[in-house]
Amino acid sequence: MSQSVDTLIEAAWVVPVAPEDTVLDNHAVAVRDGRIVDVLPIDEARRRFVAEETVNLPDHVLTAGFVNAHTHAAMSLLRGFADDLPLMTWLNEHVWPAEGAFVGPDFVRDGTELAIAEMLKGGTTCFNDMYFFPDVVARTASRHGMRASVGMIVIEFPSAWAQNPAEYLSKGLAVRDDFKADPLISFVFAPHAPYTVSDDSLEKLRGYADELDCAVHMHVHETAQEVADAEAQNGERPLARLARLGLLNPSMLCVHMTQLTDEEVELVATHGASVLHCPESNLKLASGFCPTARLDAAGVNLGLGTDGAASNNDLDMIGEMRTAAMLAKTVAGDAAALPASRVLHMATLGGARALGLDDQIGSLETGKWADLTAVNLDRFSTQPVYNPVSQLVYAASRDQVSDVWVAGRRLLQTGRLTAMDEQDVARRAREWGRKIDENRRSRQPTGKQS
Ligand SMILES: CSC[C@H]1O[C@@H](n2cnc3c(O)ncnc32)[C@H](O)[C@@H]1O
Ligand SMILES: [Zn+2]
Repeated sequence: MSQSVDTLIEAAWVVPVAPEDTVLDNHAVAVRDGRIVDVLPIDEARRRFVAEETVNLPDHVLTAGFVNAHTHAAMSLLRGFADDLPLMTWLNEHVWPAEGAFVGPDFVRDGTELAIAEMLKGGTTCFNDMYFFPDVVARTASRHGMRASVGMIVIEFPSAWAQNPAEYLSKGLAVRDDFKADPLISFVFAPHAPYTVSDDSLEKLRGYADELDCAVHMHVHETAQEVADAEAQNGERPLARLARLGLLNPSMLCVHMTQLTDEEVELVATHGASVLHCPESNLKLASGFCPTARLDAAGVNLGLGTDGAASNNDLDMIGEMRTAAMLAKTVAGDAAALPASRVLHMATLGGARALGLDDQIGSLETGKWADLTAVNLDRFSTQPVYNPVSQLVYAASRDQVSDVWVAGRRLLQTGRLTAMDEQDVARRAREWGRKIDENRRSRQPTGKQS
C-alpha cells in the first residue's frame, strides 16, 4: 500500500551529511508537510510513495541546505563601499559612520532581501544574523520563506534601533516573543564583540541566556589588535574574560577566533563552545587565520559563515567551503586537514548544531525539515564525478545551484527564485547604492572624488 507525500525529489547523488562520508547513488527524498519522510533508493521510493509532485534531478547532488552561520545580511547594501582596509579602520572610519547615517527599517528590509535572494541562489537555506532592527530581519526572512536565526544584538553605543544596552536587550527579547510561533525564525543573543560590550551588559545577557536556554553569538579574537588592546587595557585576553563571566559554555558561538594559543583551543573544547569560521572575511581584512584543523581535532564544533557582504564581498557558501578547505590545509601544513566531507559538515550540520537547530535541520534525516539544496554537476568544470562531495567543495560554483527547498517549499526552481521579484530586489539595491554614494561624494572635499 503506497503512502502519499507532497514531493519526491530524485537525484543522481544524495549526500545526507549524517552519517558523514555517505553518498547515496540514485536516491530520493520524500517530503510531506515540509518535513523529510524518508531517504531511499529511487525505485523503492516509486513503489512506496505516491507523490503530488516528482522532481527529477538526473545530474545533481542533493544535500542539506547550507547554514550561513554568521552574517550581517543587510550589509549587502554596503558591498564594495569600503575595501582593502583592516577591521578597525573599516569599522571606525567607513562602516559605522555609514550605518549611523543610513541604517533604519527600510535599509534593513531592502538589504536583507538582497541578501536572501543571493543566499537562496547559492544554496543557503538558513542564516544566522547579527544586525540592527532584528524585527525587520525576522519579518523579511519569514515573508520570503527563508529560515533565519536572528541576533538579539547588544552594543554599547546608541543606534537607530536602541539607545543603550538595556534597551537593546528588552527590544530584542520582545521581538523574540513576537516570533515564537514562527517555525522559520529562531533567536540567539548577539553581543557585538568584547571591545564594544561591557562586563555589566554581558552578565545581564548571560542571565537571560541561561534562563531562556538561548545561544550567544559574538565576534571573538577577530584580530591580533583586539587581543593586544584587551591585554594592555585590562591585563586579560577576551576569551579568558568570557570564561570568567561564565559565558564560555556549549551555548557560546565564537565568531572568527583567529588568535588562539594551544591552551585556548583546549579551553574552548573543554567548555563545549562552538567556533564560527569566516575565512574569506578574515583573509580580506587580513585579520588572521582560525586554526580550524586544530579546533576540529580537539573536538570543537565548527560552523561556517560568510560574515557580511561588506567584508567578504559575497554570501557564497560554496565558495566559502572551498576557501575554508584550502586555508585549513595551508594553516595546518597538512593536505589532509579538513577534507571535503568535513567542510560540508561545517557548512550544514555544524552550523545547525551551533544554533541549537541540529534536531531540525542540517542533514537529510527522517523528521527534519526539508531544507535542501540541489547542485547540477553536469558542467565541464565538475566532470567526471568520482566523488560528488569533492566536486561540490573543490570545483563547483554557486551558479550550479539549481533548486532549493526550505521547509519543503521550493524557493529556487531551475535557477529562478519562485517567491521573490528579482528585478525589484535589484532595483532597490541600486537606489540605495546611488543614495549612499551621493552622500559620500557630497562630504568629500572637491577634487577628491573617486
Ligand atoms: C551590532 S550589529 C553588528 C555590527 O557588526 C559590524 N560588523 C560587521 N562585520 C564585522 C566584523 O567582521 N567584525 C566586527 N564587527 C563587524 C556591523 O557593521 C554592525 O555595526
Ligand atoms: Zn561579523
